[in-house]
Amino acid sequence: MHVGAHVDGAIRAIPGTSIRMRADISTTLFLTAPEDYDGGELVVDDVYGSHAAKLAAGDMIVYPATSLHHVTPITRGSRWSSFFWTQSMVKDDGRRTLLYDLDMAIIRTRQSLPDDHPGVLGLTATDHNLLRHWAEI
Ligand SMILES: O=C(O)CCC(=O)C(=O)O
Ligand SMILES: [Fe+2]
Repeated sequence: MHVGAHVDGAIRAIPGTSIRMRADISTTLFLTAPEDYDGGELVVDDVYGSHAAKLAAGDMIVYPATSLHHVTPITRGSRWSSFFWTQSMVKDDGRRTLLYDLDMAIIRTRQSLPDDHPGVLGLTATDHNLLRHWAEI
């Protein structure tokens, strides 16, 4: 068994409901110990190249649903996994990355400057105002 290269469908129906969602983020939760099967690596292509994941049972990988990905053939044993999708309030991968980087910079800055420092206030205001522009709720 293998899963050929694909990008996950953009719109998904939630079974048993009339709700549809946009898939922004893909997740694979590995359920089988890696030593119990051969092959079965999840290979995700992103802007930094191709990354293969074969994680311990109970670990999961989260990656942009826009990524091309595949699962290599399983040549021994069986591989169980749970995969699911998440809709983000910020649908664009690049914008999510900018917000994450800004949040991390704010956390680092607040370790050495007080919350009422004009620099911290400005960064925090910009963080919220970018989110206000980009979030869809
Ligand atoms: O099993 C996996 O790791 C991923 C499966 C997958 O890509 C899919 O079902 O869309
Ligand atoms: Fe997929």
